[in-house]
Amino acid sequence: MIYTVTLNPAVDYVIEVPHFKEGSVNRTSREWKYPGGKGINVSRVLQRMGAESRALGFVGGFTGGYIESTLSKESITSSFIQVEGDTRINIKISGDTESEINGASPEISAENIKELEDQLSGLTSEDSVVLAGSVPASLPKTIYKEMIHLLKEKNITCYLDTSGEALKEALKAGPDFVKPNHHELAELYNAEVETMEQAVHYGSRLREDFGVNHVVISMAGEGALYLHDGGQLIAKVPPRKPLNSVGAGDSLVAGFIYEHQKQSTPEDIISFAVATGSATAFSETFCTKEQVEELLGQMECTRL
Ligand SMILES: Nc1ncnc2c1ncn2[C@@H]1O[C@H](COP(=O)(O)OP(=O)(O)O)[C@@H](O)[C@H]1O
Ligand SMILES: O=P(O)(O)OC[C@H]1O[C@](O)(COP(=O)(O)O)[C@@H](O)[C@@H]1O
Repeated sequence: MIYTVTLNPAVDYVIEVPHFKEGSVNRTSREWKYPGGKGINVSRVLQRMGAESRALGFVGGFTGGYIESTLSKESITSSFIQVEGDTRINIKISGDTESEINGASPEISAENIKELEDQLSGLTSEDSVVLAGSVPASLPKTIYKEMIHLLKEKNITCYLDTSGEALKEALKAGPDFVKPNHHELAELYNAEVETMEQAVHYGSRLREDFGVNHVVISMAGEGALYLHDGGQLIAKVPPRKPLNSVGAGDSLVAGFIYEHQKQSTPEDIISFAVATGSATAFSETFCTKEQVEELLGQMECTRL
């Protein structure tokens, strides 16, 4: 079974505000609300691909209730731990440019963490775990590192997607997969990563420095770079105007896991992953399997 862990879920409130003006009364022309947070998005996209997963993490209040009931309506199983405060609301403004305001997490208690550790300690080497998203302020930035150490002791495959200090720490535990976007990679090495050449350079350093088998550097409209034992691949789709790129990175992660678990070739894995990310970027909300399959036919995959 694939388990996704979202320590900091959110209700995503995505609003279209043409010509958004700071300091004025603005009105939305269209809006969407859906359950969010990186692991939850991975579970939702896996479900669209026809793959089962179980969503874990912390939820609370009316927003937490909305997330649980929406996942249940979508037939996604979850075992969330209830916390005292309300799950955050993240606002995504799509106007002439895209802006995001991500809320703060409710407090997570020591008992809450113990419950999650108990859930993870019941997993076996047949399972895999996706650790994704930011770490709530009340938890140590080393939490993913500690979880990966525990999971690796049992030979459980760990997929990681986080940023900043939590990423830096978690890498020390040697996850099997990591997907920074090029900004996150730049922050990790305190360097500029804007071109594919720079991504190859720092992505290769990441593999060597932390011994991660599967490194994907996502480059938004430029697709993604996949660095693995067998070589280096770049996959991208022909340029098109994105409609809403919220969740595109998480969709890429879901597409990667879906194809990786089928033990497909590296070319097929990264092509499917990028097609999934881009299909979400070209949709108003999240991609469907049909949209992914359509984009797969247009994919350009190059070996370096
Ligand atoms: N403008 C775009 N055009 C086509 N695909 C996109 C676009 N933006 C994002 N994507 C797809 O989503 C993936 C992840 O996007 P990216 O912005 O790099 O990550 P994140 O959402 O994590 O910041 C890209 O590798 C690509 O497949
Ligand atoms: O935990 P963080 O880093 O605040 O990110 C959470 C936000 O990112 C998302 O998971 C989307 O991430 P991506 O656009 O990178 O795929 C939203 O659903 C959520 O609001």
